Amino acid sequence: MTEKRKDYISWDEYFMGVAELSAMRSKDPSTQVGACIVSQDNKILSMGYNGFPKGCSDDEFPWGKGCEDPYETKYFYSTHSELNAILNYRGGSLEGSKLYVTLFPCNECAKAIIQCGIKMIIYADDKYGDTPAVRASKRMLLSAGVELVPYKRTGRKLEVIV
Ligand SMILES: Nc1ccn([C@H]2C[C@H](O)[C@@H](COP(=O)(O)O)O2)c(=O)n1
Ligand SMILES: [Zn+2]
Repeated sequence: MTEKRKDYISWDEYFMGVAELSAMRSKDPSTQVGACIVSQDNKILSMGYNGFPKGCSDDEFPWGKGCEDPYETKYFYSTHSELNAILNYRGGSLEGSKLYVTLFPCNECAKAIIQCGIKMIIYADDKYGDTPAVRASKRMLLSAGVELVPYKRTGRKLEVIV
């Protein structure tokens, strides 16, 4: 009997891979973030990446971060990948779902994550973990009973030729 392939990717590699691929759509020159929301039975429900809202041109709004005037920085305009993934969802409810994200969510996204019923966050990076925004995020998420799981990279290189 012919046996099944053995080197297929795991569920975690699959969903984090989709989040990484989504991040590649971001136009942010410094940090690209991707998110993938998955049901309890491992169906992909939604995806997102950081960028400006519909109608706000990638070529006209500012991508800078160092400018003294916040009006001229990206922070006032970019929607985070996690919020985009939540807002992109066209089904009924996200209650009980899992979020795969390439960077730990901020406090604003944490509020949306809690309120839409996501119960587990699998995150690949936490480079802003010491900032008040991420500390506040963790405070809220833990208080709301959301499970926080650091993603363990397997080191497998996934190559896609498009
Ligand atoms: N969990 C996160 C954290 C950040 N983002 C977005 C917001 C910005 O577009 C960018 C961060 O830029 P930086 O301050 O590193 O230049 O990443 C996100 O979507 N999700
Ligand atoms: Zn955020």
